[in-house]
Amino acid sequence: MANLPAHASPKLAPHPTPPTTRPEGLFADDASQSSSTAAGEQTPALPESLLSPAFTPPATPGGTLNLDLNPTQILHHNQAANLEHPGEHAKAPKLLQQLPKVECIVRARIPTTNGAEMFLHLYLNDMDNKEHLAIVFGNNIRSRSLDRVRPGETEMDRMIRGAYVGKLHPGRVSSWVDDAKPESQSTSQNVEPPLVRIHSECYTGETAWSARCDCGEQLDEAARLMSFPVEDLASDAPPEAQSLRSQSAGGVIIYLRQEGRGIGLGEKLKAYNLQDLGSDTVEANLLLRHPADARSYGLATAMLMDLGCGADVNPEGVRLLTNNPDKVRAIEGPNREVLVKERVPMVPLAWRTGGERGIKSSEIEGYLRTKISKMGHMIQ
Ligand SMILES: Nc1nc2c(ncn2[C@@H]2O[C@H](COP(=O)(O)OP(=O)(O)OP(=O)(O)O)[C@@H](O)[C@H]2O)c(=O)[nH]1
Repeated sequence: MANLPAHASPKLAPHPTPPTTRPEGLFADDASQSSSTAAGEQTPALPESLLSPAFTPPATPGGTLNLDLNPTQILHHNQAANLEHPGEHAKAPKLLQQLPKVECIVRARIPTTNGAEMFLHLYLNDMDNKEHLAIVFGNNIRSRSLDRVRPGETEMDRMIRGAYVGKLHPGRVSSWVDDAKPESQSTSQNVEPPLVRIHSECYTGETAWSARCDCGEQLDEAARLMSFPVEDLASDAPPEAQSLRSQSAGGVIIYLRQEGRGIGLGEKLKAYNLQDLGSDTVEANLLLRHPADARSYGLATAMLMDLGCGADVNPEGVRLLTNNPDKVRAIEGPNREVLVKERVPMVPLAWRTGGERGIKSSEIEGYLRTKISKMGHMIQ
């Protein structure tokens, strides 16, 4: 016990680090983007180019509708405005001219309920105060910012923040050498380009069992495709999964905290009420004076680069699991920092199984119909 570092002492309380606080020194080299607050704290200023439409929701607590007009009039009004100013409510995500800075501050192994293991990576960035995540399957994908040596840190510090190779076990002392299993690192020869999914947060679909959308199903399916080699796939696995080789390079789900296509949960719930009043998903957003899609993907591009999936070290590119054509271009970044070699479609389970499995609801049919007819999704 005498050799343990001070922070291993049970007498010491854990560091009081609120989850969204950036560690001291993070992005410190970016003095040009910082501004001082009255309290003297350094707060990175947001360059104009990084502002996504998600930063400008209407600040009208209690309702955003113009109550002088009824919803149908507002919809017509918005549609007319759209024609006058094309692009104002465009569904296409805003392409950032400059990528945000990201840093992975902690990673941990998560054994999952289906038997596969993944590594959850938590990121901070200089664009918002949210904890965006990367869910990494396989041993070949590592975060460069996590692995970087921090001044003054001990081996225990490194292992606690997840910057180790191999596996942790009681008594391990080196973050660099897994003495229990020296050759545990898998080779990366003959591997397919990694599967990537850029997933936007959906509390209702992923946690609250909502059958209005297929977000929960898509998250599960992405994890399943990245977890197992093709030999272990179920007999009803979709054709696209059959092309995955057992030498899979693993995969990454970038989990972005842009709930409700970037408008936030509260506004999405209002949109649900408008949908029950007869609007489709796009119309409901417009009625609430939001863009049809308020997301941006610069953070995802930056996180993929940090994970070694960028064109600088991975000229083979990635295979992107999506039906959304706008995402492909957006993920590639302003200067094609990430190459999308292939788009892998995500066909709803109900369509693949003739309705035997998957989501059954009248709402999901309208949701998918609107995605195809108004948002250009290619569900095939
Ligand atoms: N505003 C709004 N957002 C929704 C609604 N239903 C789901 N979402 C959000 O939509 C996001 C998922 O995006 P989708 O448009 O379903 O799919 P996508 O990410 O564009 O495309 P895929 O990669 O093919 O899944 C999540 O953030 C959900 O919270 C809705 O009715 N209104």
